Formats: sequence, structure tokens, C-alpha cells
Amino acid sequence: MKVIIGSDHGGYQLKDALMSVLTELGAQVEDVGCNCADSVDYPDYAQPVAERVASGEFDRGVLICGTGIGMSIAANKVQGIRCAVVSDEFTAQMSREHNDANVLALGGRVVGTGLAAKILNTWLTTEFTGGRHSKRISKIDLLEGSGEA
Ligand SMILES: O=C(CO)[C@H](O)[C@H](O)[C@H](O)COP(=O)(O)O
Repeated sequence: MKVIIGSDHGGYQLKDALMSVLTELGAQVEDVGCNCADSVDYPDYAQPVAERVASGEFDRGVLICGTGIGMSIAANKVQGIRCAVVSDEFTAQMSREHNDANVLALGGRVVGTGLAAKILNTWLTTEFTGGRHSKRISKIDLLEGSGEA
């Protein structure tokens, strides 16, 4: 699986910590930064991650800011992106099974490293259920003008 990951200054430490999870899962990872505590703007990292997932270049994206909220708002502006902010394992599982989320947003100031690793593991290894959920995803596609009625 090809995964692209990015963060702002509120998430770069958690991003670094999660690299081992991605490596253990055998993911092919590209890190678009940032890589230090200097203040940056989260949309500058959400945009390349979201666009490169939406284009099909990467299978999944992971975005980390202080809360995950800013990253998710920005990523969800890109057509074809279903970004879920997750702080627990159950919603990580549901965001894949029901919502087919293709980008995961985490809060570096919200979840600790251990929980974040479990969330990421669950999120990357859970498949979309399809069925009744596919119809709902199609309706989301219509909302953003990319689907067919
Ligand atoms: O966008 C966010 C909140 O929705 C992110 O958590 C940012 O990381 C946060 O806003 C950055 O805050 P800072 O005070 O500039 O460090």
C-alpha cells in the first residue's frame, strides 16, 4: 500500500512516531513534512496529500495537526477525498467500513503515541464493507459534483 503523510508543527512529532507503524505494515511511505517545531500552515500540507490521494498516486493519506480538525477541513475540499478525524479505534474502523475514508486526520495534541499507533493500524487494515454504504458514498460524490445520479 502506498501512503502519503504530512503534518504541521502540531503534529510532526506524532508523525515521526508513526513511521514505525507504517514500516511494520509494509507500507511504501512518502513524507511531505513538516519536520520541525517551526510554525507552518496546515493547508500547505493537507493540499498535496489530498491531491495525490485523489489523483490515485497514493492509496491512502495521513494528516496530523494539533487537533486533526484543520487538516480534515482542508483535505475534504479536494474532490474525491473522504477525510475522517479519528481519536479512537472504533471510529477508525467505522471510517473505513462505512465511509471508505481515504485520508485519516489525527490530532497530535489529542491522542498519545500508543493510541495513535492502534488507530493507524486499524485504519490501514480495515476494508470498506460496500453494500448499502456504497450508495451513500455515491450520494456524497453527487454533493461534490463528481458522481452520476
Ligand atoms: O487546525 C488546527 C486546529 O483545527 C490545528 O490543530 C493546528 O495545528 C493549530 O491550529 C495550530 O495552532 P498554533 O497555535 O498555531 O500552534
